[in-house]
Amino acid sequence: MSSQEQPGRGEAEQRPLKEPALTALSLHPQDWALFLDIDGTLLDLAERPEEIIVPDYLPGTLHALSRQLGGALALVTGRAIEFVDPLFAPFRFPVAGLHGAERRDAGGRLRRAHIPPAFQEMKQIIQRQAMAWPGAIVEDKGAAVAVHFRHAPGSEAEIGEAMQRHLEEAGPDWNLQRGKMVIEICPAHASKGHAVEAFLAEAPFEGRRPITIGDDVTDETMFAAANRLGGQSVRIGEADEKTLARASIGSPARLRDVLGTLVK
Ligand SMILES: O=P(O)(O)OC[C@H]1O[C@H](O[C@H]2O[C@H](CO)[C@@H](O)[C@H](O)[C@H]2O)[C@H](O)[C@@H](O)[C@@H]1O
Repeated sequence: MSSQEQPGRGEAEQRPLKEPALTALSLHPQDWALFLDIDGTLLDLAERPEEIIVPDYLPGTLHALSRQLGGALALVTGRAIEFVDPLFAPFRFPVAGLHGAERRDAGGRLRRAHIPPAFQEMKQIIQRQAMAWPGAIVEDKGAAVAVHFRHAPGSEAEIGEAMQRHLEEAGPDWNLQRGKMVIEICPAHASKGHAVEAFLAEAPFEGRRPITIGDDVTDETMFAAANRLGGQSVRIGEADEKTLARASIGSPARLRDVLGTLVK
């Protein structure tokens, strides 16, 4: 899950890497907190969830940036926290996983989501159902379960209907969350926006303005939080009138280049 890709090579090397949304952070790092989504934002999307590639330099870049920000850098992701840590080893960052349903703060305190027995049973049923959806991938994330249809596009509607039925049986504590070629059931009480607010209530994030960077519908709640709190919201990809993000950066590679230039 790592590669030898070098930062600052190619197109980005020939152009100054000035991104208005992040200029303020480089000038006054003590005023800002950085919240980063992972898939499609820090990392390029891959064909399968386990095939993502982490460029070798990236953990070090994030660690250096975190130090500049006095530790006020957190990862906010749909992944489970236990999946995230090995990606950025040897560093461990504050992280919100499962779209905010679990969170490890800057002091290392972990709040996990409860997994009721009925949810365990539901995940097993979904695993069995998926045999009827060739190419679909079921990702068991503990207190959430995702069905990826990137390689089963013809089964999208059927998967969606099955997940909707499971949601209705599971009750109001659960939510149906759509993402890029994926649909999942996760705890209803959580959102990435709430996770950002929870970090901002604690040291070393407290008193800073948030910069939230993401690429997907689940990132919209943290864009809304950043906008409300006088921060910056940045969407990776093409500008899109449906997003609440007020700025955009073209691709994960471009974002990695920009983050690299912010490290002093
Ligand atoms: O909040 P994120 O960090 O962006 O995580 C969102 C989901 O990312 C993963 O799925 C997505 O990325 C895969 C690998 O690039 C891709 O194959 C898939 O189609 C995407 O939906 C992850 O597997 C999910 O658990 C996350 O919720």
